[in-house]
Amino acid sequence: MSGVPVSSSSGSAAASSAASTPPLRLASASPRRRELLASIGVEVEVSPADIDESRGSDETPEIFVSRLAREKALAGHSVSALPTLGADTVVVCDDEVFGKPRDLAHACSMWRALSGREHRVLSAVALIGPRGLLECRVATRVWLRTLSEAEMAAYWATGEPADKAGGYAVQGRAAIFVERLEGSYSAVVGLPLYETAELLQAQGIQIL
Ligand SMILES: Cc1cn([C@H]2C[C@H](O)[C@@H](COP(=O)(O)OP(=O)(O)OP(=O)(O)O)O2)c(=O)[nH]c1=O
Repeated sequence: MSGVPVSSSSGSAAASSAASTPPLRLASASPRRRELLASIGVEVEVSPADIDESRGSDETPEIFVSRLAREKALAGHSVSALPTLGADTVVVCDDEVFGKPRDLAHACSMWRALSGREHRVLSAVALIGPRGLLECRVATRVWLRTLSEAEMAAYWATGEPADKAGGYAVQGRAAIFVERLEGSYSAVVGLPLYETAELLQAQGIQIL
């Protein structure tokens, strides 16, 4: 796992939070990210950022996931003075990047690739606040057991895979497929809480 904060001096961000307003804008439609932040006591104003999530031909998975997190934060921040957090999560297997499955066939092709072996989940966070843009990225190793074709069809039918990177949710029914995980569980669910807390505190947002 790595979670190296990177600061840049955009200097364009100014923020303050009155006691009655949330301390943070979450530029994300992901209910998981909101719930994860709530679990550490961070209240958010949700404002999904609509950005193009396609990958450039020369982008490594790491550069790609960090760029998306940054673009989401920048899109959300442009309409708010609140500190704004964007995040992105992708599944990476043999340098192939898996986002959300389009349909059953797409999901099955991902699961066949991931089945019975190790892959990585990359989660990037970008936080714009009084101290400019702060970023981190976390890589977590995940081992999925071999899935049968019948299990794939049954899992798809639950509806759970459709909005998850790699087509699985470690926090849901796919827990029965995850043999082990090395790194950050919360990062796999969509937001690395330890590293995010460090970014929030670096922006002067008190958590405890
Ligand atoms: C691997 C994995 C991913 N996921 C989720 C986390 C993310 O919500 C989603 C990856 O898609 P993202 O594009 O990172 O996020 P999103 O579309 O849900 O929300 P937004 O872009 O508005 O911020 O997959 C799980 O919930 N559990 C898992 O085990």
